[in-house]
Amino acid sequence: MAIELKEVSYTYADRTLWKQTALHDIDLKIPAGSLVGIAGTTGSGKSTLLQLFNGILRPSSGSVTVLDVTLQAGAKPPRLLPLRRRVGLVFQFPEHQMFAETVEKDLLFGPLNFGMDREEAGVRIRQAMNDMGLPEELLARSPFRLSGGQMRKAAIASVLAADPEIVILDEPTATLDPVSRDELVVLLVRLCREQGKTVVVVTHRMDELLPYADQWVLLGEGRVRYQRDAAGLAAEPGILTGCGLAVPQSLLYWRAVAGKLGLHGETPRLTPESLAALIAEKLGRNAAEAAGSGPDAPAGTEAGDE
Ligand SMILES: Nc1ncnc2c1ncn2[C@@H]1O[C@H](COP(=O)(O)OP(=O)(O)OP(=O)(O)O)[C@@H](O)[C@H]1O
Repeated sequence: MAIELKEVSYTYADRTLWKQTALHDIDLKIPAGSLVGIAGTTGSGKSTLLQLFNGILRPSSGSVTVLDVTLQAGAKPPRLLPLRRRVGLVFQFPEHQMFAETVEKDLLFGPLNFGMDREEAGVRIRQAMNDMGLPEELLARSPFRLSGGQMRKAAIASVLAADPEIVILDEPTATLDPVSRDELVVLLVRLCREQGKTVVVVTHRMDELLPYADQWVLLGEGRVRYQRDAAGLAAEPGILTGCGLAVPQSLLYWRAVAGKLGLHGETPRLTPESLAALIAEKLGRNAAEAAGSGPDAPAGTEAGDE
């Protein structure tokens, strides 16, 4: 497992006696090399959960194991720097992440801090800028003079530059234009499928990731309410509405087509192309069957026999 939580609760406490338990009794396993989406209504605990995954927060009770490091409530914490190198977290608000005078210094900070030499770090930050579709000229600019979308892309690039094994992103497509959103999803799928990284994404836009995510973790009021793949969500869309979430359009289309064609047990086709291909295939087959030459046609009937 890349990430495993056992009976984890997390309570925020400040100097007044005010306390807020954001997560309750979480049991969760995220397999290495998987692409996992996390969804839930506002305040359900998504960002808190992500911060437990790289040790920014430590559990108030229970244990969090990430790769080979365990954070146990009440126990002496292990050294976290090696874990931070292996687990990259892109924050919900990029302005909380960027801090240096220039984009270049910001992007170099992680790789150099984690022990990469300057030359390799220079190559990696340029590769990460390129992966995020950002021109190199922006390296000289202050991160706070970038547009909202550019700043978010730079924040993602700064995490990718350190080449983490686990990439965690909190609402990464917010403030991106539609083309950049699609490009980012393609990049995340590539990181997972081609480079074997574990990718965990909190998103309000389930449709973007639905065709690619291996699992969805649905949070409600600080608890894991359900963990399902797309087929599980297609079979029981009511669990989404029960968690206060809209049923993604692609699932609605799939259910409508599957209902008409009697395909409820099949793997959902969640991209327009795969759904169109399936409809074309079924229509072709049905047309052939109607003409009497389909695979189930009774013996002796030929196309055109009436
Ligand atoms: N620093 C903090 N101090 C106290 N309470 C906090 C703090 N951060 C979050 N909370 C509380 O913890 C709960 C979960 O918050 P969290 O930000 O994890 O939810 P979320 O699902 O990410 O929400 P959103 O979708 O709005 O980002 C909320 O009730 C929130 O008010």
